Amino acid sequence: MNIEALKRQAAARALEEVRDGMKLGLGTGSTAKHFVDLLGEKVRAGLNVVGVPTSEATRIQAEQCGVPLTTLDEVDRLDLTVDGADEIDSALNLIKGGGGALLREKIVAAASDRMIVIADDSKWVDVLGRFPLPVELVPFGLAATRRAMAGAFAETGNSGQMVLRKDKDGHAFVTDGGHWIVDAQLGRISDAPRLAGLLTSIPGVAEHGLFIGLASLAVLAGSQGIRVIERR
Ligand SMILES: O=C(CO)[C@H](O)[C@H](O)COP(=O)(O)O
Repeated sequence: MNIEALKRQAAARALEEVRDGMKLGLGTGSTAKHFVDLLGEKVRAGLNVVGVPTSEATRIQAEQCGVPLTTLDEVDRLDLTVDGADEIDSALNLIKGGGGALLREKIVAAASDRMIVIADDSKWVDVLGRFPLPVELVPFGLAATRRAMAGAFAETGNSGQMVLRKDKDGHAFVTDGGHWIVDAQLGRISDAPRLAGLLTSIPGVAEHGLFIGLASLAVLAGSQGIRVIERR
């Protein structure tokens, strides 16, 4: 089975968790795109939900699919967020931000009672870090922020190159929030929860792609079928 079919299977399984009347966080990326597409089919068939998109790309897609949208200013809490991930470990800690939407994704996930992460099973890892860790930065003071990040890496026994993400024209990639992204090539991240805390405390870091303790369920689709893993 091809990888898009696996992503769609994971999205379809997550859709089974959606109930009428729910307020939903809508993730970003190619896997979340399948979820929004399938959700749109249900909405057109009469399901009553409202969504908060985690990126401009998802907002546009959801509008095209007919999914009614709201904002976190208009609703208090969300019932459920469904989103993809770049890596998932056995504690359901995640690396996210490969698509550059990590800041809004984390705000939405943190405002949700539950987060379900959907993926093909290639995203499942023993240790986070083979996928470069995205860190979203305020452009002002970039070099100082990078030095502080290097300090946080050293303090947690991590090291690696930091690469400013570029767009297809070779300019700095700009997020929906107007920030830049540095991808940190750490290989194997030691003590991800502590590193997450240290990165959060650096002025100039708008957000980082370590999602610790946010996902409550993972739906992984592979050639052997679907695995549903609950956070212990
Ligand atoms: O974090 C993300 C976007 O910021 C995505 O969820 C992550 O990159 C996974 O994307 P895909 O489903 O396309 O593999």
